[in-house]
Amino acid sequence: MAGGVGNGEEGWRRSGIEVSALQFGYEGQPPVFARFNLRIAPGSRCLLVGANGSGKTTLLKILAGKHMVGGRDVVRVLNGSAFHDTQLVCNGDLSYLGGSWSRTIGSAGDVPLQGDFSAEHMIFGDDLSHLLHIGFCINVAITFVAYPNLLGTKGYVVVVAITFIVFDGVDPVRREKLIDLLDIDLQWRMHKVSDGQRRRVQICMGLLHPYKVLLLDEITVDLDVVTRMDLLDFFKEECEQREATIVYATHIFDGLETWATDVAYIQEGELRKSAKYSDIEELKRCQKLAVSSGVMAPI
Ligand SMILES: Nc1ncnc2c1ncn2[C@@H]1O[C@H](COP(=O)(O)OP(=O)(O)OP(=O)(O)O)[C@@H](O)[C@H]1O
Repeated sequence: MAGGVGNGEEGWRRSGIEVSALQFGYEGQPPVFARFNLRIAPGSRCLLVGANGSGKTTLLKILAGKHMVGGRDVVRVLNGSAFHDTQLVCNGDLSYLGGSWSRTIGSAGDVPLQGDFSAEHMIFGDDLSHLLHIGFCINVAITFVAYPNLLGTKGYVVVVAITFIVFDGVDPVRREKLIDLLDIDLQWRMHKVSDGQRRRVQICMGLLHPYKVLLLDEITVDLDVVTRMDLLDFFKEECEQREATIVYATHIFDGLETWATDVAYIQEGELRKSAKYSDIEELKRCQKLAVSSGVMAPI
């Protein structure tokens, strides 16, 4: 799936996804992938399709660095090794959103999220960072009142924005946009919300950092139609504006007719077909295969 949005071979290597001769199997099980190859160009929105058990989740987890495979060159993401270069995940460049309600916490890995937390706590973090934000804003406000000409209005806004970002690494404008987009009530208690509401908080947390590669495993399945479409629009905007790359495994194709740029069809651990949405003939062949094997409705 080479090609894509404004990328030469060099740019592609820097920010795309490349899987070369991947071999992987779960302990004591036959291999899921025997010699699997895949290339996804930066800026792509790639649909990953295939029957139950074909290896989609396994592949996304491998791309997310959750399984160790071969050497450093087997799975390259953003010019790094997905498994070995842990900073890819830690700095938010590589984000994986899967089925389980968990949070990746440094070297502790995926920690299940349970207990009586508020949505606000999940999204904003602990009270201390909240208090630091408030304290800093009061300080800046006092400075602004005492020395109104020191920074000017624009300078004031810039300082507040930068400080928010430096304090917890999250852009407050992006966070507000996501809370609004996903229609999240910050007072929700996470042990008392519906599956769809819990999923919205999970998605919000996973998108707080402006990822470069986003791996989505059936995450829109619990969402109502309006939220799902809003989210798909948001993803499209992110790919077009920032050249982010999205790989989205799903069995639900409603509304994806014009969304995807690429489709990759996996069958029994092999890439049977891949096509660009602009390559109509190849795409039709790819879809035909997926439709004929019952994993995909005609799109
Ligand atoms: N933790 C595990 N241990 C052992 N085998 C596993 C494990 N997870 C998945 N498998 C096996 O690996 C194969 C691929 O599973 P995977 O979950 O990647 O498929 P999938 O395409 O995501 O399926 P679905 O569409 O149902 O989500 C299956 O045969 C499955 O039984």
